[in-house]
Amino acid sequence: MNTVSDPKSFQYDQTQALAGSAAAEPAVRFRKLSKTYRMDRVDVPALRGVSGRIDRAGTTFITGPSGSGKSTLLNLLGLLDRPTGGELTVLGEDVTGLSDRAAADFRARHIGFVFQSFNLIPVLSLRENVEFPLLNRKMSGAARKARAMDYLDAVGLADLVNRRPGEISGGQRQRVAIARALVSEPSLVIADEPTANLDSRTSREIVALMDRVRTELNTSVVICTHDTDLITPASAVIHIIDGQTAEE
Ligand SMILES: Nc1ncnc2c1ncn2[C@@H]1O[C@H](COP(=O)(O)OP(=O)(O)OP(=O)(O)O)[C@@H](O)[C@H]1O
Repeated sequence: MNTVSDPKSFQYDQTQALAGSAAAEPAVRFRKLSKTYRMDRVDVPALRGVSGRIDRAGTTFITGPSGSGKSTLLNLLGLLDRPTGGELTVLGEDVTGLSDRAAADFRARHIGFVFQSFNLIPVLSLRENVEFPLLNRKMSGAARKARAMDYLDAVGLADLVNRRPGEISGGQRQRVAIARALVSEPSLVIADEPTANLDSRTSREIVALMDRVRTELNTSVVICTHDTDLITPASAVIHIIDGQTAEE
């Protein structure tokens, strides 16, 4: 079992899980992935056979013009939607043909999500929001609460845990969303335009926070963004144009 004795230092035993030959495997591998939406009997091809990989313990940005297929790709990689064609392997498992139920179970066990609109539950406190992904885990209430508190502390919000999302700033809301994405200690974090509603300084802080998490937890992070200024030199980039990958 993964344990975080001190999430501020993000000590994490996932490195051991990645030891050996598995460490060389990418977190995600996709081949000729396609997605066609059907709208009013008209086919809308959003992805036209994209291939690529997401490195383990790396940050990968997905960029491209509006409507190019970025969110579609992210939704497929996060098992939120199914491809029309192609192959998808996530964390060494071929997930192409998983049932909805198996995909939901896989997501709950392995993937954390950060969305543009934060998706926090307004009537719950920040602590309760962060506890939420742990509710169906076999953990005592006290352990859940302690874990949520640890992660809120790790994102710098220890003093605000009893506030509700409407009582904090946008940047703080996104920090809560990051704590919520991490609290289940996922191997893969998927972030769809996580800074779209934030000013440029807060955006850089949020990306720096996600980068720190990636380094210290050995988590693989995928960030879809319009804002190419956020791309750090060490990260990989998948550029999508008109449903296809383009060479940078
Ligand atoms: N649920 C859907 N039903 C029908 N068409 C869709 C659906 N979602 C996306 N599309 C279409 O698929 C294409 C790709 O959309 P997608 O949202 O992946 O692009 P994007 O690059 O993320 O765009 P943006 O940067 O504006 O968010 C677009 O033509 C879009 O209109």
